[in-house]
Amino acid sequence: MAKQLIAKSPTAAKPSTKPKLTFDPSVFLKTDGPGRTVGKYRKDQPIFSQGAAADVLFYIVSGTVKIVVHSEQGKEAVIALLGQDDFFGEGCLAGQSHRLSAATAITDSEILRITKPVALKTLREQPAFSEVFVSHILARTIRVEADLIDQLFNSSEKRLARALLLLANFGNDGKPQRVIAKVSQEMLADMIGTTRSRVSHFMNKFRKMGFIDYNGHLVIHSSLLNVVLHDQPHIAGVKSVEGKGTLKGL
Ligand SMILES: Nc1ncnc2c1ncn2[C@@H]1O[C@@H]2COP(=O)(O)O[C@H]2[C@H]1O
Repeated sequence: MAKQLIAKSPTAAKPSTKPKLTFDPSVFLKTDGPGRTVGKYRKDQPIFSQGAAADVLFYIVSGTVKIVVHSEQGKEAVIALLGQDDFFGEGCLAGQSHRLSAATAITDSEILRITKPVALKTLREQPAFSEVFVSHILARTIRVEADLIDQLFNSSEKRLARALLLLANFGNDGKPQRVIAKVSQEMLADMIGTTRSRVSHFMNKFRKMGFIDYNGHLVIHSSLLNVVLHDQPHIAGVKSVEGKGTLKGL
C-alpha cells in the first residue's frame, strides 16, 4: 500500500492531543493527489514539445528523459539527460508560457506531473518541499555552469570523455560503470556539439586504450578520467577543483 502523504509526527503520541501532521516530500513526489498524477511513459514517447504551452512541473520517479533544443535551421542539440529524482519543466513557475525545449522519455519512465498552481502552493506552504526543489535547482545551476566551461574550453575528445563519465555515474554515487540508458553515437554527438564520425573516432580510440568497452552494453572504466583530468581547463583564481580525481571535479 502507498505510504500516507501526511505521516503522524513521532512527538504526537499523546492520546488526548490531535496528531501533529508532517509533510513528506518523498511521498508527495511519488503519489497521485490533488493537482498531481504519476504517469507511465514508454521509451521514445514525447513528454512535451518545443513551443508547447507550459503549465506543469515534472519530476522523474524512475527512468531517463532527454531534453532537446531544435534550431530553426533544423539542428538538434541534446542539452541534458535527466534521471531519477530530477525535476524538469520548471520554467512555467517563473512565468514562462511556452517550452523552450522538448522532453522525451528515452527509457520506460514514471513521471509525476504537478500542475503549476499546486506546485507554487506547495513551494509556498511546505518548507520541506521547497528545500528539495531549491537543492535541485542549485545542483542544476552548478552543472550548467560546468557544461558551459566544458563547451568553451575543452576539446571534443575531452567533452566526449566527460559526457561518458557523467552518463556512467547516472543515478548512483559509486564508481562509473555501465551506461544505463542506451545512448547512440548520434545522441552523444548532439550532446557535445560535434559530428557522429568524430564520436566514432574517439570511441574507437578510448576502446583501444582500454577506457571503455562496448559489446552490447557500453561500459565505462574509471581510467577514462585520465583523458579529462590530465588537462583541466584552468579557471583563473581557482586553485583546485573540489573532488578532483573523481566525477565531482568534472
Ligand atoms: N541545461 C539544462 N540542464 C538540465 N535541464 C534543463 C536544461 N535546460 C533546460 N532544462 C529543462 O528542460 C525544461 C524545458 O522546459 P522548461 O523551460 O519549462 O524547463 C526546462 C528545464 O527543466
